[in-house]
Amino acid sequence: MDEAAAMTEAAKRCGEGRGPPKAVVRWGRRAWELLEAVRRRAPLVQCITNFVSMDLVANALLAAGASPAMIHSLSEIDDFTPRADAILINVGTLSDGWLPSMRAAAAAAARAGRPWVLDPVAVSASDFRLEACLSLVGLRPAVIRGNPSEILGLSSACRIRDSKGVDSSHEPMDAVGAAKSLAQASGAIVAVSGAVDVITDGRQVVGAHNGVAMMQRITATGCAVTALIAAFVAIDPPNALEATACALSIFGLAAELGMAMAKGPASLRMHMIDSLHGLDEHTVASRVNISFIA
Ligand SMILES: Nc1ncnc2c1ncn2[C@@H]1O[C@H](COP(=O)(O)OP(=O)(O)O)[C@@H](O)[C@H]1O
Ligand SMILES: Cc1ncsc1CCOP(=O)(O)O
Ligand SMILES: [Mg+2]
Repeated sequence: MDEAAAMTEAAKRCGEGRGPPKAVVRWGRRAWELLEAVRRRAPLVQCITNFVSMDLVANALLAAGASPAMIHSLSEIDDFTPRADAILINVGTLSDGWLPSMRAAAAAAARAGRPWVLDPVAVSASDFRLEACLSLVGLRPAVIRGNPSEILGLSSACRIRDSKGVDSSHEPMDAVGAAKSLAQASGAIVAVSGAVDVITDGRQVVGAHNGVAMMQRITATGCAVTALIAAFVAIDPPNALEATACALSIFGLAAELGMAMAKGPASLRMHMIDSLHGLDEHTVASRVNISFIA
């Protein structure tokens, strides 16, 4: 659905009185405004993230124009976290030693009025991981982004049996209800990634339609897009729903452009970073594909 159709759809829904009026968002223009601001302001994003993802997370943030810092020591949280513009907490390679830092960073972010985002990687893998993620949700992330199985597990606060490690065994539309409940309970914007990313504040539901399936064959693409969400939310914290949807679409658009040059997942990883770095206003404004779903 192109932008004009999306706006017509949103306006029609308002006219039909289906729920409270939804903002009519010019998504392509909004996405460009946010990306341009990230390039101009270079938000400092503290990344407490897993070992697997550190390279792609840092390089995706740099390609978008943000400034990553992989600082996770408990001894540095009080000095550093208040200086960050946003904080990423990703539990991919969680261990006893890292959890105090994560909790301290989330609390320091709240005290400093900085947005922080949570990536609950493989939340159903263990009771330890589930309990850690639930305690982090209690520290009020601005955004939670996970794959459908992760959001289903976190929202239900129980380990879903058919979860498969870090990969999802469900589709985004399986997790829309769970995402809305989690958003209502936590106060966070919740994003469920997949073929169509679903983003909700617990009331409105937005779909981000950009991306290519091969992104799932590259490890840490989910981690990287959660970091990009942090950078975009740092630009406009009060409008975290829009910032989250735009970050997801921009990342997916970079992969669409990269796919045209790639021969497989390794070269897609390279080309999507280059494409993210080179995005221009016309491409973003014309190809970002976001719409209200409900
Ligand atoms: N089938 C798909 N088509 C297009 N984009 C996809 C698809 N699956 C995942 N993505 C994109 O790949 C990235 C990683 O998503 P996902 O694999 O769901 O997360 P995770 O890596 O945390 O499991 C996201 O930006 C998402 O939008
Ligand atoms: C494979 C793996 N194991 C622990 S973290 C990680 C990377 C997960 O990255 P993503 O959630 O983006 O696929
Ligand atoms: Mg993930």
